Amino acid sequence: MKSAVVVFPGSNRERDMVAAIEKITGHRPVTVWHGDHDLPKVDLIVIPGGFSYGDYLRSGAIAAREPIMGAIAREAERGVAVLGVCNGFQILCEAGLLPGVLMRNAGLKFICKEVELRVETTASQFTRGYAKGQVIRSPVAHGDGNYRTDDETLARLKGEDRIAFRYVANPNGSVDDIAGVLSEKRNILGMMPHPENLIEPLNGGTDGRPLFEAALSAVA
Ligand SMILES: NC(=O)CC[C@H](N)C(=O)O
Repeated sequence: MKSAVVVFPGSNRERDMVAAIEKITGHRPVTVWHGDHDLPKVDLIVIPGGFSYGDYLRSGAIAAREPIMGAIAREAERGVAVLGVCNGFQILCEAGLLPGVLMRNAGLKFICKEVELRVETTASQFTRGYAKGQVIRSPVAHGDGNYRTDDETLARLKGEDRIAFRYVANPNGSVDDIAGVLSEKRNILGMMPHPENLIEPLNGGTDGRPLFEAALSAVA
């Protein structure tokens, strides 16, 4: 099982992601720089959290136009799993690999706390380690986590069972309490909460672990 963590100028959660994946699999992911045009052959590509390009223009907007995104789109098209967490979710939306946008939190404040998420579908390689309807804990840390779509897109996401997680108590104003969504082919997951920060008891819990175990064992 090989994985890659993509780093942009301003990413700041890449070490947490690398450490989480290494702890869970025993294998250290490769880190890939945003200016690269190609990716090594991997089974999972992760875009971690952070403040790529200082969140200028819109969070993720500049990173979404970087050379590495072309390689990620090609690999995703081939069916390789792609996980975007927080700024990674923002980048995937800005790149058009996931529908919708992440706007400023409804309360206009940066939110850094632990929230509860409901697992809405187990039909993906990221969520199949949970039970449908299971409530898990996860930290969030974002200023632009307010997920929005038009009505038609929202209806499609619901109709195609592509809402991966909903907030139990919506912290940021996201439409329909959405915390994470899947792509049409279900191999791309974008989510605002940080499962990589809850993978061992020392973190205060392990609710994030099944996501990585499932995603990483899918092709092991
Ligand atoms: N932790 C993060 O990835 C932060 C995401 C983003 N730049 C925001 O504040 O909205």
